[in-house]
Amino acid sequence: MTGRGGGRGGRGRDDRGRGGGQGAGESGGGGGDRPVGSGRKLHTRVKTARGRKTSSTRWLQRQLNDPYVLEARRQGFRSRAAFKLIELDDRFGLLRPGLRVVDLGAAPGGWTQVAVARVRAGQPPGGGGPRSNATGLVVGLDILDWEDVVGAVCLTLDFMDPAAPDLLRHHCGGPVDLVLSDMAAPTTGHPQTDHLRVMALAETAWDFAEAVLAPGGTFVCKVFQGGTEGALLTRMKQLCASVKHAKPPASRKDSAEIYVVAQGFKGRPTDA
Ligand SMILES: C[S@@+](CC[C@H](N)C(=O)[O-])C[C@H]1O[C@@H](n2cnc3c(N)ncnc32)[C@H](O)[C@@H]1O
Repeated sequence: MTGRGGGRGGRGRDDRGRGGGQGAGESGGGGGDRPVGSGRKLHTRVKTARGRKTSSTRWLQRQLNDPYVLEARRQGFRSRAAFKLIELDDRFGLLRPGLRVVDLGAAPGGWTQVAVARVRAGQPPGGGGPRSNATGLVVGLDILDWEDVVGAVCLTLDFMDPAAPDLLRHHCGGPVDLVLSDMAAPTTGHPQTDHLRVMALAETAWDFAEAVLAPGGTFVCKVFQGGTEGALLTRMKQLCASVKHAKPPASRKDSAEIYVVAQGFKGRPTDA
């Protein structure tokens, strides 16, 4: 396990604004002035190369023609996934300056970039009213080694490790307002197995959220089509004012992923 990153102090670079600004291109759009993919489309065909598998050629072709990939590069986001959080935030109002956020399954860091910019993590108090001045906190975690996002605390750790929740809580230093989980285990091609794996991650993420969320807090988690099920959904509905499922436009239509958004956390019954 490694714990790195800028934490609340940040590290020099000004990431203010809605975008990421840490990769190629400029930040500042956070979704841009126009919907992604509304511009002129030029289709790029990839010639099959010797030694390249058909599946790799298909993947490359899809990447080269995906407006979200192009826009992520233009705005300096590390992943097209950044737009899923932007779209969820624009619909559900998840992020604002001063909030404390945990981002599970954060690599390569697109969601972390969006969260840092929108909660103003690691930034000194700026101009504007007291709310827009506030400095937030973002703690991101992934099992993979990933490059620091300036302004965030970036951890490399298996979330399923029994030590992970306590370590995260230590870095948060208190209750958090928003727990995000975009965690996904590598797919096996066997739908039932993939579903079970993603649901195991979702259940563990929810257990963590129950323990750390402040009253009024929000939990956002990737699940698979069919949604959050059975006991987990019942528990969320008991403990949150509103539980909805959403598939943001940036989520590929052929992907089974959707997101559960549970808002208005009421606290655990024993807390009352
Ligand atoms: C779809 S990606 C996340 C993309 C990210 N939200 C972004 O915007 O760049 C899913 C991530 O979940 C991570 N993951 C899967 N299982 C995990 C675990 N047990 N602990 C921590 N991270 C995990 C994977 O390593 C992967 O980076």
